[in-house]
Amino acid sequence: MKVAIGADHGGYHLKEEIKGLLDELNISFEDVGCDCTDSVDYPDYASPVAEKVASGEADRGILICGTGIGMSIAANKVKGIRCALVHDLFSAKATRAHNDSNVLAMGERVIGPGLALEIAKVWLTTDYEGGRHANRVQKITDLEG
Ligand SMILES: O=C(CO)[C@H](O)[C@H](O)[C@H](O)COP(=O)(O)O
Repeated sequence: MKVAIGADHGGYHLKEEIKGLLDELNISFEDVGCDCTDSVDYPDYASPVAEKVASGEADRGILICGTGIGMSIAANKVKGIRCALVHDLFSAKATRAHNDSNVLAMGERVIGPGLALEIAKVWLTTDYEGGRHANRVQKITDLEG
């Protein structure tokens, strides 16, 4: 699996921690930035991550900002992206199993790094169940026109 990861200034520190987790899990990744806590605009980082996942260059994406909200709104504008904003373990598992989410968004200003890393690990290691969920995910795709 290859992961594309990005953050704005509000998510920079958590992005760096998640890169450590990806190394631990032997998951290759591409970091699209940002590279420090200087103020930047989150769509500039949501876009390359979402485009890499949509094109197949990356299998999954992880986006961090202060709340995760701006990143998730921006990523979900890209065709083929199912970005889930997650701040609890139940949702992390459910959105992979049920929604086949391909991008995870979190807010560094919302949860601590311990929980965020657990969420990322569960999200990265939970498989999509398909079955009754497949028709529902297809209906999401159909909304893209
Ligand atoms: O959460 C965010 C977008 O949904 C961003 O990461 C920022 O934290 C938020 O927009 C606040 O921006 P600020 O310039 O750091 O005050």
